[in-house]
Amino acid sequence: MRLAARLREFNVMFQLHWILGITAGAILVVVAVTGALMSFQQEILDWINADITAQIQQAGEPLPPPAIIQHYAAAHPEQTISSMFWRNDRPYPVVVGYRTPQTTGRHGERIALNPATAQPIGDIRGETTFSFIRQLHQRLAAGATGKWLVGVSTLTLVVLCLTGLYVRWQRRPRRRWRWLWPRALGGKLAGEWHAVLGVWALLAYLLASLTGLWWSFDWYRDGARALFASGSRGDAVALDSAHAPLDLDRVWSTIAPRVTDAQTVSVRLPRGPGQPVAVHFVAADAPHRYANDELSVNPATGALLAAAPYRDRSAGDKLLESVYALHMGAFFGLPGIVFMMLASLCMPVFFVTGWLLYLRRRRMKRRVPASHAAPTRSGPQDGAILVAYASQSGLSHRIAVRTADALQKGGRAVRLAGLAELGVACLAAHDKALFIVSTYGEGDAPVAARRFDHQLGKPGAPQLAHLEYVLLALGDSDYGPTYCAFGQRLDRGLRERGARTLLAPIEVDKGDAAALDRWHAVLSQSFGAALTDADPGFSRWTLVERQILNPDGVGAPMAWLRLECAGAPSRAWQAGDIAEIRPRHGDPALAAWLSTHKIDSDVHELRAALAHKQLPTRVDLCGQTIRSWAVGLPDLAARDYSIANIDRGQGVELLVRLARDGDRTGIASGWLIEQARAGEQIDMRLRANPAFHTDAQRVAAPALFIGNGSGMAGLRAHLQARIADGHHDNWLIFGERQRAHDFYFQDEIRAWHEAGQICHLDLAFSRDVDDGRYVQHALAEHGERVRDWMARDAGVFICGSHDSMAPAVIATLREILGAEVFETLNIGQRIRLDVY
Ligand SMILES: Cc1cc2nc3c(=O)[nH]c(=O)nc-3n(C[C@H](O)[C@H](O)[C@H](O)COP(=O)(O)O)c2cc1C
Repeated sequence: MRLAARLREFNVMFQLHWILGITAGAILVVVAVTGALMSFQQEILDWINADITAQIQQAGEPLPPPAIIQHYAAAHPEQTISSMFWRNDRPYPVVVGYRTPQTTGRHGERIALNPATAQPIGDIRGETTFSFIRQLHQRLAAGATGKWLVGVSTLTLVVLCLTGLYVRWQRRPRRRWRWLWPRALGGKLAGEWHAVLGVWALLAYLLASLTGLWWSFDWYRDGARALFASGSRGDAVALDSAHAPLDLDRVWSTIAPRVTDAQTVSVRLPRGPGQPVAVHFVAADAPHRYANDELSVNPATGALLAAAPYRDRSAGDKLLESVYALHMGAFFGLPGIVFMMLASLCMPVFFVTGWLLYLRRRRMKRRVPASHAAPTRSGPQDGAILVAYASQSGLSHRIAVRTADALQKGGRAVRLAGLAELGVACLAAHDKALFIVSTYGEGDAPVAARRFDHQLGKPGAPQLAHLEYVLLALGDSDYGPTYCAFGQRLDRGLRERGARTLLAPIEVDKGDAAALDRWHAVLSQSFGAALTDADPGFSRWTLVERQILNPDGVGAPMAWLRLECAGAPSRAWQAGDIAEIRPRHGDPALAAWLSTHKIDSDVHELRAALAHKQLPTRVDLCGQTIRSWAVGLPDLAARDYSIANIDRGQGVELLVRLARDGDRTGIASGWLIEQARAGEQIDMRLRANPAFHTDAQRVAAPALFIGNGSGMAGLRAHLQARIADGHHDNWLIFGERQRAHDFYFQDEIRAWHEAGQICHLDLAFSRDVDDGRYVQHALAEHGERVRDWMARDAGVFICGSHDSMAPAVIATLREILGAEVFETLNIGQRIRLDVY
């Protein structure tokens, strides 16, 4: 159960990370960018005010500070001077703070004076801009609310750092340097940059946020003081003389020798009786530019009341004194400031890449119209008709999407949902439902619907007397006793719970067009919904290339085919999707059948009509002409093939194994491999297969690919997609008969492996004397790694033979992970199948 708990923990961390990121991100961008702009505020101001500096230099020696105050005070008797700031390390105006009777607020007014003349120096360019930038940084220029928002966002940044680090650790790259450098430049690498820059910026963000909170929340500041202050420094110094008048010359004679070499000096004059003169200065040899020494001076006598040099303070006091320096990075000198600034400038990159990742996940998730949100668990929902599907290879899903669209266009409120995300209890929320389900395995529900299947069969399942439904069951009568078994079980379960069916379930054998027509008729008669837009029909594709991949192998020939769309560009597809091909009889087979039944084989039109039809063993025209009889024959069922590549404008690639029954070859595979010539037109359409897509929530999670034979097709498409997207946590376990003949796409796969784009490659060749293993054996050898990968949020993709491979692989996974964890992962659709 430890693994299951870790998986839950991961989900919580991940969700927290992206939800906080996309909500607080915009504020963090403002705060970070304004912070970066302030990193070199002083240098920028000096630069744009170079003329003022020159003016100061030309004016000669600076006056002593008391003289400046006296000059200024004499000229402005209505003002009370409250503070003075000057620099010794470079030519710079003296900044005098003063108050008038009209002044409100804590800080009063400020004026810049020429230190040599004590005359006002005029406006310092850029000061107002920087003051606004500071306002934005501290409070979004929006008063107390802004300050609170900045504070909360700063707290959020701490959580983002910690959850980001956790997610990165769980999905840690195998190679160390990849923590710190992305795998490639450009391309769709939002996730890679997000993660790598995150590691670089992490310390800076933690430092900036943990110190930034100092200005956001009183409780934080008080807490820090309680934790770190030594208590040896009292701020207030009690004075004997309550009403002592200020004697600037005496005060200055105490201060002057101590601050002659100081970089900067700030003097605060008493605002009321009983207060000392407070002096803060940064000594010439101070460890950083905000390491202030402090003096407290009696305003009347000039006696030194207290001196607190920075270097003599306790570590805790130094820390508290250095909060600003840490916040700015100045604590670590110039490199610290530069690092902090660059990290802050990266914040928009996180925001943008974070959103891109979020939108990508959403886009991938949105396989269905927007109104198909997950149903809630209570109360009928605005009369919405539920269209519920369970699909393993995408056909039921496609019919469900079209059905939902048709109902919506007919003005009905619709909720489209997979049984995977519906609990039985959700049915209470609807009084009308359409179920479109297929059967898999040996009469099982498709993997994603197994929990629903199980729930419905349990004695405590809720009553559904309010529910009316129609059911479309997809299956294949070749499976004999388990034909449409799940559809029938679902129908029984619903009826047993009191639900009423509006008509007997419609069974669709191998995608039978006549049964689907009946479904369309039901939709239009019972629900007023016409399927106006035609089912994406077959398009004409051209067979461009074909190659037998295992010419001398012991197994049946495996062909690689490339087809290009002959007409308008076909719809886009994604890794995991399926190509449906409408097969035809090869010319020799058709000629043989025609001659057996003594039908005139020279009529081209007739041959064309018969080529796509199921040819009966007996010909009984029942009075029809041979042509109308031929047209009425059922079509050959379309064949499904996993698409073996991603869409790069080079057409669709497939792997087709030649099927053999004694000395007869399969109709479709025989035609595709042995008879169709390059340039031949082939009817094909592409079908989305969501059950074998990458989970939109976990595109960047590691992926384990397991398959055999032509299952390489589905795995290869996924590998291509992931590698193109910069996701290299790929583990491929592939099995066939002989390494020398059956290692399909060997060059490509080896190159990926050598480039680190597949980090683990395990091969199993059952007919090789030095091997003799199957994929499940290769899997079993790496139990520890499997557990580790699953804990790192990995997804498993299994593609290939349903009979010989999938059950054994599933049993091995169950053994490695434990039945309970396996079920959790299975229900969570972390294990995805494309088996046939
Ligand atoms: C591995 C495998 C097992 C299947 N098992 C059954 C079965 O037991 N009974 C049945 O009626 N159809 C079975 N089928 C056929 C599917 O139900 C049929 O192809 C259906 O159209 C698939 O619909 P879907 O694409 O929505 O999953 C099976 C198909 C495959 C590939």
